[in-house]
Amino acid sequence: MAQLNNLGSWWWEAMSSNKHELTLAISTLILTGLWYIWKFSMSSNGGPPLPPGPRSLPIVGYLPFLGRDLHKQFANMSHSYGPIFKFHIGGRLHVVINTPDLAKVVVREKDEIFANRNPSIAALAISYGGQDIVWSDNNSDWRNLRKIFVHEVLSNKNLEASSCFRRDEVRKTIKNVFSKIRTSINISEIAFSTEASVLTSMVWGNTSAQKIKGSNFGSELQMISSNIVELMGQANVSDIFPSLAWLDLQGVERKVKRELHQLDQIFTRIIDDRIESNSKKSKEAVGHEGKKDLLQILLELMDQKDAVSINLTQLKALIQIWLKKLLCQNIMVAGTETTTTLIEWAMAEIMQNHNIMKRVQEELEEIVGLDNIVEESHLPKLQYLDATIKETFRLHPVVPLILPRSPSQDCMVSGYTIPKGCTVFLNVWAIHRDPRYWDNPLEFNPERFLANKCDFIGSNLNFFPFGSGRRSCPGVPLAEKMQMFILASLLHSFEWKLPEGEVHDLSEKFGITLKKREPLIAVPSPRLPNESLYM
Ligand code: HEM
Repeated sequence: MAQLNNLGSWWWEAMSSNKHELTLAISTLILTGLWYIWKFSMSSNGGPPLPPGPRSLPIVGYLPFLGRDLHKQFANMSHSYGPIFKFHIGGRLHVVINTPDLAKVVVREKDEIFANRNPSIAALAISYGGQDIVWSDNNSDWRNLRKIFVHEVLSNKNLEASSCFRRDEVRKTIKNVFSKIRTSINISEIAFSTEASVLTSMVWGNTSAQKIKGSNFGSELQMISSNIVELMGQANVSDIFPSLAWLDLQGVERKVKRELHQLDQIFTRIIDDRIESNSKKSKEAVGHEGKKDLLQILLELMDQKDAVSINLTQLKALIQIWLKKLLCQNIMVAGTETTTTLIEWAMAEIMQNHNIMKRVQEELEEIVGLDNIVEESHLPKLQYLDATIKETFRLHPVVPLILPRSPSQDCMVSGYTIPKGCTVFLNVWAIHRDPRYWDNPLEFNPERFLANKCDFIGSNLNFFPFGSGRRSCPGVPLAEKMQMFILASLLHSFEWKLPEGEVHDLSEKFGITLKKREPLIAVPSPRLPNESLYM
């Protein structure tokens, strides 16, 4: 998906801005095109066919026909070509799957085969050559990283022990909103800074997090994160015609590396500081409080393995590599952009539907009370809010085409050949709006999730906003807590209105994440009778 966004105009823009390289680029393209034509004519002899799909032009394939909103276009194409179809871009084969039954084949029955990603050039650049959890192939490094992430960083014990970080940050946000009462507030900005502060504390511990926050960290990180996500969603000629990648015609790779360098500088500063400020001290703190930040977890793992045989410089280098691999996208970028996007959509839908707002607030009054503040212990009892969040995920899946999967060998789906190395998209946006699986699918109706207890791990493939199978999102337990906690606190403490003269707008902006096209700006007024509850 990353390489397919906004395809309509990019090609000519890229060419006209780089005239010197145009001749070279076109000759390389023609040769590549001829090679692919030859390759496909050889491979189409015998064996089950490829899935159906539209006719393509020579060399560029289906590229000139792809529009801006690929999730919608793919849903429409499935009406003509069926639940599984293919198209070519340049010489590359893409397959799109649009029904739960076929998604099940990919993420359950053939999960092991479909566990590679096929990262774009931008994704490769941000993940140190595809070495992080998100973009790595299904190999032993990926398994190790994912194991640390799931069993250590996001273990029940660690999540439980870090609840104080979440409470502190959510309280600070409520206080901050209270200080701006009756003024216009950008919902995405407050959600982002809360989420980023929680993740920072979980990763670096409270002490380092305090230092970083003092240095404008939140806004710096939000800027870098959204630049990265934007660049990853941008169409890149280098992805479509790999033989042109060395020219980096649009400069996408260069720009991603620039962002990565900035992230690197921030992380290097903090990691150096933490390692040198005596790891022993934090070990004692761990003993007292039972909570570990990511650095502590890694230091202990190193201790158990090979720390005996390495010196401080080597230890530092090792930890830097691990931290950066884990951090760059996997915690800070993957964790912040996604949760923030969901919170913004949920607030927009709730504000547009007065009855839903009323029911959410009645539930909060009953479970929390107006003379109290929301605590994490209240969250499991907020069933209507939970249903509202699920309904938001259904209509506005944050990652509309999941992340691309790629088979590690030729295989069959629904009687069609899916060749090794092609890119497979699961159109969760289309499945979540398909009238065959959902009554009145375009209506925002949380009630449907009160009756139908869908979970977030994709047990039922009519609803899988976090993916499913071995590459599914490992951040679910943290995302669930954070999105509930932030939304419950904002809706319990304040009434929300649009600024005077503004109208509700739910238009989408397609990319690797499906954002609101226009940011949600809202005006809060206090709901709680006792002002001290805001302090
Ligand atoms: C609203 C919140 C979130 C949504 C909608 C979301 C969605 C997704 C999706 C769709 C995938 C791909 C799944 C697949 O291929 O089957 C994914 C992967 C991933 N997510 Fe999330 N995510 C969210 C929050 C988080 C958080 C909070 C973290 C970390 C703290 C996180 C870390 C990751 C990582 C590391 C992967 C890659 C997993 C792998 O490839 O093995 N996500 N996420």
